[in-house]
Amino acid sequence: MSSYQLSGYTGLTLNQLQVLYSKYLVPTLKDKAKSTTIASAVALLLGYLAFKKIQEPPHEIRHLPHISYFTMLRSILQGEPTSSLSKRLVIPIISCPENNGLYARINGLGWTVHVASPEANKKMLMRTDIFPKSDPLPGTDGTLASRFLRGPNVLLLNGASWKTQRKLMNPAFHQSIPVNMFGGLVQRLFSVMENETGPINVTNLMMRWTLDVIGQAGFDFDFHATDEPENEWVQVYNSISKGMGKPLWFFFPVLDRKFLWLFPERRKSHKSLDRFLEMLDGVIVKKRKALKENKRNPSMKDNEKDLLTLMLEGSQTGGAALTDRELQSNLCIFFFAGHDTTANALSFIIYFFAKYPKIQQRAREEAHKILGDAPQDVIPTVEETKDMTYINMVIKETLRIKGPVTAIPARRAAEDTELEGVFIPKGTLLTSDIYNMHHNPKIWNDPETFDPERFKAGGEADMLASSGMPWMPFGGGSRLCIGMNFSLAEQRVMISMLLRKYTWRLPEDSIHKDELRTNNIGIMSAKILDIIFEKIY
Ligand code: HEM
Repeated sequence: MSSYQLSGYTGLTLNQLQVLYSKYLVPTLKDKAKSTTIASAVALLLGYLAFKKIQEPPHEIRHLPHISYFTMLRSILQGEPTSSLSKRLVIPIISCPENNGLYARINGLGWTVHVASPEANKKMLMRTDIFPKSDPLPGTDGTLASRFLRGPNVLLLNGASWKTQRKLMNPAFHQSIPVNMFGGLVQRLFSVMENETGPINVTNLMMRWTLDVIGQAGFDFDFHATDEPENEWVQVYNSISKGMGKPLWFFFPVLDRKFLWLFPERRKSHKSLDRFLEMLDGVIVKKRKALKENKRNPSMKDNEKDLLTLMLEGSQTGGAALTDRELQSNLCIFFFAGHDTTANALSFIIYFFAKYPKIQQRAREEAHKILGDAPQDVIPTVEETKDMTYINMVIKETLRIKGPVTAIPARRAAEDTELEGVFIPKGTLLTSDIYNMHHNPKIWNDPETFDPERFKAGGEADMLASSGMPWMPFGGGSRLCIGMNFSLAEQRVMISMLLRKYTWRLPEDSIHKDELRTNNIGIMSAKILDIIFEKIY
């Protein structure tokens, strides 16, 4: 607090004001009563200045419309859903005729400029030199989240080291569309669903299913989370993932480093992470050895190989290579970036199909047309997933209206610059506000309506594309999500197979009857989404 610059109000720092007050003012007051009155007045003034200082953005970005600190704080403490915050506070700002899609609000890292304009997002995401990524967890070395996320990986690096890694990984992600693996895991899911009676908690089931997918696709490891949710490795992973999501440790990182002895549960999470990292090390060493000894499976198609194998094979032919530490850190990132995101996207699609039975039926007809309507499971080929035009439109509209990533990790302006004619001083934190751009009535017609037709060829989305980046659930520019095609294929396989096997609906007493209710810290997820499934075959 004492280091706050109050130059916007007084030109003095709080420290200087305190020194003036205690050194010069108080000693001159002989009368005690007078002294108390003035002391109270000065204390009040200091309090007011400090309050104003927190309440408003720093003066460098005070020219932007903003949501005040305490309004945001109240919203966070009340657990206000993203959709409500958007309708209540953000859309009224950015839908004003004179607003250009930029506003400021407080985030985990501090005051941040939210960019909700297609043009400004395009500029920001294309100019990675001016808008590099900012460290999302400064000063948190040794904490659980930092140990898991803050290694030398493609999500967090900047500049030349990021470019080198991305170049090494692009071919692996380009090749990896393991439809047979996805399909085999959907069949595993079906056998679990067979044994369920009554509504199924889809939020939980999708989290388990995508964990199996990322384990197998990432490094050929089977968690068996779908069919054995209590098994050892699922517990290990859940202990890390749940541990990272708890806000207490984010706000008080020192507890996570120096006071672990007070928290047995937290110590367990750290031990789980030790085991998980050791397991990854072991897998990397084994894979390298197998590759050296040329122990390949000749019948395995390239698109079905796991990402670790593809990255190692790529480095054998391409010269540069990732170190073991870089591979380990990136595998962690594939879990972080690719697990909850796709799980929640799938839950949301299943919800919208349940809410709109006609859309569900039309999508099923497309699945029948492409995969046939014989009463048996059919795993689509890569080509067949590309023919799923209508299913793809539903996936895209779901990602518009409820994209799991509501805002990208923060950038920090490396120099004085501008966006949409608005001055952005060096050092400013910025983010692409995906959710609010997708819900801005100045950009999308009737944005609260779920309408896959927006994404038909030549439809609204195509018309908007020339304006910059109006639809960006996977980010954009050179840092576009590297797992986008992987995730879209994963969704198409799962959804087309599910549509052929089941019809589904919301229970009468569903908490989501009127509107999808979501949790709002981090990745957006549905609150327990129970769905009633009925078998077709
Ligand atoms: C519905 C699913 C997904 C969504 C909505 C999503 C969203 C995003 C977004 C918005 C970004 C951009 C972040 C930024 O600009 O800072 C991103 C980056 C990234 N995503 Fe995804 N993602 C999904 C699935 C996946 C999957 C399945 C993987 C991996 C298997 C993955 C791996 C990554 C990585 C490594 C990056 C960093 C890329 C870079 O900075 O070069 N994502 N994702």
